[in-house]
Amino acid sequence: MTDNSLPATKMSARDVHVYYGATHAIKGVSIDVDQENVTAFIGPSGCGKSTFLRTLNRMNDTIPIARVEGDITLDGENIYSPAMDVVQLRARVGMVFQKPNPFPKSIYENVAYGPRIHGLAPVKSDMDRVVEQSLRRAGLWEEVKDRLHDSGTALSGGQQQRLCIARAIAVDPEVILMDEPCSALDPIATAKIEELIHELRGRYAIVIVTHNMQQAARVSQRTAFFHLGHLVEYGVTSDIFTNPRQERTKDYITGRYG
Ligand SMILES: Nc1ncnc2c1ncn2[C@@H]1O[C@H](COP(=O)(O)OP(=O)(O)OP(=O)(O)O)[C@@H](O)[C@H]1O
Repeated sequence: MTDNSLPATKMSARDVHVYYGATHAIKGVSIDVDQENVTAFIGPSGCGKSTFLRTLNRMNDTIPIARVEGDITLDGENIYSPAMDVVQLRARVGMVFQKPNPFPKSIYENVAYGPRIHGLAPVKSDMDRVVEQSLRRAGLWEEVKDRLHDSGTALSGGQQQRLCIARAIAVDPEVILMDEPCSALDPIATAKIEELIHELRGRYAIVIVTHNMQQAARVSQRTAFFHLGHLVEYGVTSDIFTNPRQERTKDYITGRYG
């Protein structure tokens, strides 16, 4: 895929609004998320990046006062349709959170949990293969292969985050949403996650929320700049950082506010 050809759209949002009670947190956002590219959401604190990210796999459903309006599709299918199975949706559109949150179970069980509840690997040998493949894809296998039955919570923060990525990968998702996945990690663990994002690009559509503009520039090919609930500008990452069209984007990336 070259940057000149039109990339395939994996998810589309049209005129999305999100309310928390009377707070209007997302105001008419429309965006296409590509299959082939990593998309970064940037913007100052409270601008709605995480809120919008959560609309993409209906995580806002878990917040009682949250209300979502507008259309969001996955491969053309409306994810807010009553016919959509939300458990299935969250397997197809996986999520990795700010703070690594492994289950208090073994490394093996952390990865096996999702495939087991989705009935993806009924035979033990199949499950062993899924666990190994997921840990390999998450760049963790070599570090944990001899201690698969140790607790996931005993790993370092960076390893825990890669375990959470392996857990998301294990159910064979199509999209992976990452909400500031490196904010609790040191620079070396952060570099490993960024490297991993490069390796996973193409296999999964990836959307990452980040506070760190250098990180957005390093890992993404598309960047969306949010401000006060609006999507101000969306485009090729290098253009957003070197030649933004909107004054508000320019002010943000040059550090005038944030
Ligand atoms: N669970 C919630 N209940 C009520 N209001 C919320 C909730 N979550 C977010 N908000 C509000 O919605 C707006 C957008 O918040 P959101 O966390 O999406 O922004 P953000 O850009 O991700 O911020 P940050 O970078 O600080 O994480 C803010 O005004 C916030 O206070």
